[in-house]
Amino acid sequence: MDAMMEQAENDAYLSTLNDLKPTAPFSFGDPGEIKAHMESNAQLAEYPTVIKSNIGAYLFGRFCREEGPTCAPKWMFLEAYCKLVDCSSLTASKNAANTLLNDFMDDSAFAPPVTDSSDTSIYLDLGNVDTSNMAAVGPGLNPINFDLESPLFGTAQQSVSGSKKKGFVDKAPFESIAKAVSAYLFTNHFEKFRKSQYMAKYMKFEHFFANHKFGEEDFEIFRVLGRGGFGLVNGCRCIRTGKVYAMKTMDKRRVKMNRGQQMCIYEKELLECCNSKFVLDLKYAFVNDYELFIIMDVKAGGDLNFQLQEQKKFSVEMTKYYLVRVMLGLQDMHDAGWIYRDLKPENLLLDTDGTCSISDLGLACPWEEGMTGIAGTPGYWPPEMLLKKSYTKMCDFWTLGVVLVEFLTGTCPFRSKQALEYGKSKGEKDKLLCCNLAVMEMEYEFDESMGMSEDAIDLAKCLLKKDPTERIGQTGIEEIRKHKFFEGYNWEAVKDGSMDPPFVPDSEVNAADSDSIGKFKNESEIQAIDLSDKDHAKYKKFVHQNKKAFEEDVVGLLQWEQRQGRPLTATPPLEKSKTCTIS
Ligand SMILES: Nc1ncnc2c1ncn2[C@@H]1O[C@H](COP(=O)(O)OP(=O)(O)OP(=O)(O)O)[C@@H](O)[C@H]1O
Repeated sequence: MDAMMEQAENDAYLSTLNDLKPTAPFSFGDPGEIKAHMESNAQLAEYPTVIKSNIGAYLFGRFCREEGPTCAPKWMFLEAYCKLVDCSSLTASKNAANTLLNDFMDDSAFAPPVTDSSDTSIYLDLGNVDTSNMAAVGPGLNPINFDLESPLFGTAQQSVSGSKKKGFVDKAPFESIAKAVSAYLFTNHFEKFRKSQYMAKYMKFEHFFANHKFGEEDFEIFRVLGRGGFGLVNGCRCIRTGKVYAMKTMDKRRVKMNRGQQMCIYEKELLECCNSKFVLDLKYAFVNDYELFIIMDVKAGGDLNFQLQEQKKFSVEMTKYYLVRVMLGLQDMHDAGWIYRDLKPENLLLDTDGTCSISDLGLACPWEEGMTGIAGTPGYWPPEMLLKKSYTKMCDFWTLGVVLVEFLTGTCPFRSKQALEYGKSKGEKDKLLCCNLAVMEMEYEFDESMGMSEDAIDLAKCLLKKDPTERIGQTGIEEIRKHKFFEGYNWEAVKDGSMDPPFVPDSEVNAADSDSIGKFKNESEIQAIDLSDKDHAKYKKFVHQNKKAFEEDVVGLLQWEQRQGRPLTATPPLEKSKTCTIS
């Protein structure tokens, strides 16, 4: 491809990454059908369902803000409370709880109420909280306007102010207030919302998602980002929401030729069920006559192999950060009953913010007692696999050791000069067999010139134990976490995302150019392969539509439209697509 074309493709991809650019409107279908859909799924229009849905909550929130001061702060309080509930670390909880205190319950909130109402009929008990003692007070005392002397509020107030003195407040004291605030919003404002354009919009999206089968035509394709065993990975954009994703395309004939059907099915299944912040998330999956498609988050920072080549080796700080994220991802997979089997820098993808995620689950599979068979990449295979013994999740901890050494030294220990020389000294000539022999027999020697600390070397040795029953991690990542190498490390901050990644990649394409990614060599051989009905039937369940992802994208779109000053009911004038399609 000529340089100008390449540049045009890169520009189109980068500018789309940084801004939403929907290029097709939502076609919502017949209002009668939408109404019928909502009537036959009555729970969709009920308050708890509406506020649990991302789109519903967003639209109800916008409605509440428009309703003015009796309503808006209450909804904002609930939003802030939900943030507190979502926190997964102590530090994040502290910050969220203090935001609640400072923004909604400042000192004036602890003053006595001006008026006292005994009208309790307006409250509904949505959860298991008894709201019968709650009563509304006049506005102006505290932003959420509740009776500060009622026993319910009083208890919460006491524990809130008690823990405030200690410097930390958790979510428990706020829970009862939140439920009562929610009940208040339902009783006083939901009926009006139901009749508003906001509800109409919510219903349209509900109906759209339930009836739309996502396929290739929903996405525009950008430049190629990488090449996998069965096809290319491209940047793509969902035409209606403008959200950018990565599209992995796998040619069914290439898959058949390489007997990879089960691998592709497993990859989709694990992506679907793993639900880990540290593993790529599946957004959509679909098939056509010749291809399988996986739509996932785009990770535009390049893979860690690419970065390792650029930087030669990683700092201790970077190594710890990446390893911790990998371990948390592995734990989520292991907990779901799967083993990964293909840990290597190339499969760890960086996002533009510097976080990394585990990708390429093509070799992952559900673990079974007595499992054997080689899967993975030369140099990363654990000894038990090469020795044809049965293996367990401990094989992933072997590769964790390999990756630890590779990050800190820049070289994969069993693809190194040391490994090759070991193989040669045993009379082996073939490079791959030399590496395999080193994995099975050689005690890797760490010397000072490698620049690894004593703790790092010790952890590597514990992970690279040839006998998997002696390897660190028997009881899970907790055991590895306690190793001296991680002493004092803030795992919680990595978990909840409050730690700043130690390295942020350039905001460039961070992928090789299209020519280097290259084309498949045996194209004519592939074209000659026939696909039978049985072959197609294997992919009957290769379908996935991630509702949460759809809802997040729609909320992103609605926020974007609002920023552009477009009213909720308007059909946005869409940008003409400037997409480059890969031929
Ligand atoms: N979500 C993504 N965002 C950005 N780039 C990606 C993404 N997924 C994959 N890539 C790029 O595409 C390449 C191939 O993808 P992947 O490793 O998933 O394919 P594969 O067929 O499983 O490959 P392999 O043959 O190495 O097992 C990756 O090395 C990476 O460079």
